[in-house]
Amino acid sequence: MSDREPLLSVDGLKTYFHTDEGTAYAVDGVSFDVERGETVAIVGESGSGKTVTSESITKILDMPPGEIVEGSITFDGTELTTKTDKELQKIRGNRISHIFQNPQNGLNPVYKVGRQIGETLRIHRDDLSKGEVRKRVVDLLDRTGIPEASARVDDYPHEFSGGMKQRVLIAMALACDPDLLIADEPTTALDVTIQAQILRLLEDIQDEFDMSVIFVTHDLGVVSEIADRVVVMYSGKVMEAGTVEDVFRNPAHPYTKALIECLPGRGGSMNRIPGSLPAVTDPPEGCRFSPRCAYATEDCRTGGQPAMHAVHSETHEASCVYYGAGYDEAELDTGSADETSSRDTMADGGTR
Ligand SMILES: Nc1ncnc2c1ncn2[C@@H]1O[C@H](COP(=O)(O)OP(=O)(O)OP(=O)(O)O)[C@@H](O)[C@H]1O
Ligand code: NI
Repeated sequence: MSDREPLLSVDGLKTYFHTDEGTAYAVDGVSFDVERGETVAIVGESGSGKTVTSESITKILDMPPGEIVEGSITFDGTELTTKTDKELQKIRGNRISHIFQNPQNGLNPVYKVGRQIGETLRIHRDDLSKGEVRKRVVDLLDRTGIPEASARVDDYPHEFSGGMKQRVLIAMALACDPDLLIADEPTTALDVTIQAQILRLLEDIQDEFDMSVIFVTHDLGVVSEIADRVVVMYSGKVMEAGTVEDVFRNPAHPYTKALIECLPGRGGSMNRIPGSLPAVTDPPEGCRFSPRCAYATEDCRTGGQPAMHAVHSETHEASCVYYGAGYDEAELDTGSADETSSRDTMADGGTR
């Protein structure tokens, strides 16, 4: 594979759940790339489909009820969506690993942590001797900032604090030197000082291990610290994507603008976006954000999700009609919905 190819390419991914309440359109046509060595943050409010997107990559979702109904996921040149579970087992924990929000659930209380980390190595690296595995486990614990690693390998999970458990899980995820680490809200369950330490650790190990990272979070605040690029999701769709600089300096989609407004210290009057996500089983027509968008016009409420339009730079795009032909994006900066909705015969103040 040429190094110019993205490491991961998600293209038109649709992952639905077949439930008693009907089909849940959790991920509904999501595309993004992850370059080698890059950190991509997937952000969006709770329920927007971030976890389902990231868990579709290695198919660690419950299937059924989940199903990848459309789209492709290419990793290092190979299609993942058509792989069998057995084939994916060779990739999971080896070339692609996950870390999750709650470190409690990731460790088995009855086994020593060293053994649990070593297990991953024994599965994927059967060429290593027992001694080599132990040496590598100590080294991993040491590199993830566990003091006195050579003594701690023989401790049980309950002997570790929450932050230290997360370090153990990070060590486990790194054991086989993965190309891609998927971190889903890895700091949310930890207290604030520990959160900062874990974020710093993730940054350091990314350089050291030269891997790509997908960082899933609903907290836009941490994104600017850790990510190179941001994918903003809403209701199973990508609203905007760009470099951290693009998205923070020049947010394009009204949804992203609203999210940034909500950040503490941004001077926004609100700390939540008014309204709530549409039902996952009954998404609105047109732009998924249109029912909550103060700028929504008739065009926004009909058809499908608007195409991704380029915004100012090659690296920046948004799924919003205001960046397409016949619209003036400057209208999004007026701060008043009334002017913009004058063209809209169905203007209803953005609610419905
Ligand atoms: N097993 C399942 N069965 C039915 N619906 C599901 C299932 N798993 C997820 N969903 C639905 O898919 C949608 C997207 O969920 P997802 O967990 O990806 O959101 P998220 O963006 O990760 O949110 P959060 O920030 O709360 O973690 C939600 O509406 C959720 O209810
Ligand atoms: Ni999630």
